Amino acid sequence: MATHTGRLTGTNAATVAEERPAVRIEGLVRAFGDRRVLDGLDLTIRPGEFVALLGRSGSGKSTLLRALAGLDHALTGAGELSVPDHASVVFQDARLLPWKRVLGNVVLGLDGPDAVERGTAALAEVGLAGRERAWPVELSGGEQQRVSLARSLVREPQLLLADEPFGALDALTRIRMHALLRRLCERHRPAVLLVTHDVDEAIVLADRVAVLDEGRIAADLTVDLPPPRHHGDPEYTVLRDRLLGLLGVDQLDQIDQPDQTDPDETVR
Ligand SMILES: Nc1ncnc2c1ncn2[C@@H]1O[C@H](COP(=O)(O)OP(=O)(O)OP(=O)(O)O)[C@@H](O)[C@H]1O
Repeated sequence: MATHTGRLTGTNAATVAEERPAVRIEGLVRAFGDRRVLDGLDLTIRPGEFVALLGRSGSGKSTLLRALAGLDHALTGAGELSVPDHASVVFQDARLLPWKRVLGNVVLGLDGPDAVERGTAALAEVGLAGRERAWPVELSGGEQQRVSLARSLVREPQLLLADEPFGALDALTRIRMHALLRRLCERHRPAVLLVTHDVDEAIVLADRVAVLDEGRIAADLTVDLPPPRHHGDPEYTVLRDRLLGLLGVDQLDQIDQPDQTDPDETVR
């Protein structure tokens, strides 16, 4: 098989996007010095498919996302990378321009006479109708992240890349944001790659959960659970335990737990 060097290929024609995967990665290598963080990684995401990416800290999740977003300007390793022309990125921090009002942030760089109308509609979609003229500093963390989602979705991306977008939010806000993201994705149908540390977030949101380990996708599991997905469902628990196992959490548990076969160690 021929390999290309960090090649980015556009697939902007809608008809082509229907037939081809939205994202295709083959044999991707990214090294920092001697260390191959991505080591022959393969991954495919279909149009409209939601893939969550789990992996231990330092396994290369953000490195992969940056490569897909075109933010890795030093990407020179082997491999093939094909992404749509219209991709959008959401980070853990909303990265709003503090000197621009909320609507100004959403429509920044948008062309066309209807930009303000589209931006206003996008803000309404994320539950921020009426806050167009607020300054970013006047918004809560969750509200700022809603603006960041509106800024992405108003561009109707074929691919939405999200790097722990809810990692800095409190648990209740995160649950609300999960519901919002699901609604938005059902409506706009971008392909999604969500990097997260949160196994539950991955199961609740994704069609597939991929686990990155040793520079490759070590597991790629389809989440075939009907909504609402919740802990009470035995299949949910099975999948959760399996993912935690792949992330090495079961091994940690064994270290933390006393050895029940040793009477001296047994907790009474
Ligand atoms: N620009 C860089 N220069 C050198 N090493 C880097 C660079 N960027 C990332 N790395 C290294 O690559 C490895 C993977 O980093 P990356 O941020 O992709 O991991 P991650 O899976 O996203 O981690 P976390 O879950 O902790 O955010 C780490 O060991 C990191 O130190």
